[in-house]
Amino acid sequence: MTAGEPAVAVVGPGAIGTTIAAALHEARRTPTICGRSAREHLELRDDDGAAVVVPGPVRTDPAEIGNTVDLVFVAVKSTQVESAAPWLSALCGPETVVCVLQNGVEQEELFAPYSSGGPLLPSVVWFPAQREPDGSVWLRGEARLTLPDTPASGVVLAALRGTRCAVDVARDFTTVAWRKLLQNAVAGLMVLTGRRAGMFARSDVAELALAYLRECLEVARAEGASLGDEVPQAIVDEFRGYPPDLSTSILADREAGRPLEWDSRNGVVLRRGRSRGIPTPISDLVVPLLAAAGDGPG
Ligand SMILES: NC(=O)C1=CN([C@@H]2O[C@H](COP(=O)(O)OP(=O)(O)OC[C@H]3O[C@@H](n4cnc5c(N)ncnc54)[C@H](OP(=O)(O)O)[C@@H]3O)[C@@H](O)[C@H]2O)C=CC1
Ligand SMILES: CC(C)(CO)C(=O)C(=O)O
Repeated sequence: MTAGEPAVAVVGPGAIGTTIAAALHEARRTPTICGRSAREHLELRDDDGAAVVVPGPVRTDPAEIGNTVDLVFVAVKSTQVESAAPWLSALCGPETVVCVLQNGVEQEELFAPYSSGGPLLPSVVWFPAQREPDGSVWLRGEARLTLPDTPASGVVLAALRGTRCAVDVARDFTTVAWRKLLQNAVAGLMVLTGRRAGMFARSDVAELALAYLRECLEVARAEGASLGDEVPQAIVDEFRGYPPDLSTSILADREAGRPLEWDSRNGVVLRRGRSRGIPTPISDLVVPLLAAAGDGPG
């Protein structure tokens, strides 16, 4: 970090956290890295094979954090928020901006119990990144975030200015967040098959995906998202256009036997649909199967 630059920390140095830490490091704004597994450094690779090594070490004990910071990026899974809370207590003062790099539309509710009083910024994370067996992260697209149009977003814009991670702000963040949620919800079908994006080339899967997305769209609109009738087909087309081996973070968790973000990515549609009296027959089938795949028993 250069003098005068804001002090930044990244909590959760996995696929997304490593990408953001690397973007900051390339701009000489190396963050404090806080994780669960001790490591000497992080490594990001992009499609060109170029590697960025972010010096660590990854800190694993919140009690060793001496100072609060100006900005914390939190990139743990929605299932890991409670366990990551001690990092927030250690890193956040009353003015620290916490930017949540997670999928879902409920970041604010999820993090509210752990607030130190500073602004909490949800985000939409657009890029795919995957953890590789050697511990490096493969960034498989252009890094880009969308934030709500609030004063606190300026802190994130400044921290990531001139880096490989583009940031835009949306006046209608609700719409953007639900658009992304629809993409994530349908990606949940990949967990049920154990297959990657190539599976959407099947016409029966594309039809199911379309029907599921139309259901999600109705709930999204009831929640205030201004999304047009064309969105479900556009999302199916996006999945059909991806490299067939492109995965999704929830499938990576399934393959690794880790807990799944089924509630924040799929359960939310069922819950919100029920509370508004909207029938969700596909969610009624998909959500219990994802929940059982993630949480068992059995
Ligand atoms: N990967 C992707 O392409 C995308 C992911 N997202 C979303 O971004 C969020 C992060 O996903 P992703 O980066 O893939 O997840 P990862 O599993 O790759 O990363 C999570 C990181 O958090 C660490 N962690 C777990 N618990 C704690 C804790 N208590 N304290 C500190 N660190 C902890 C994990 O440690 P350990 O190394 O020990 O597991 C891991 O390094 C999710 O909400 C996901 O849905 C959004 C868009 C794309
Ligand atoms: C890859 C992407 C962007 C779409 O599913 C994602 O959000 C994830 O993997 O969680």
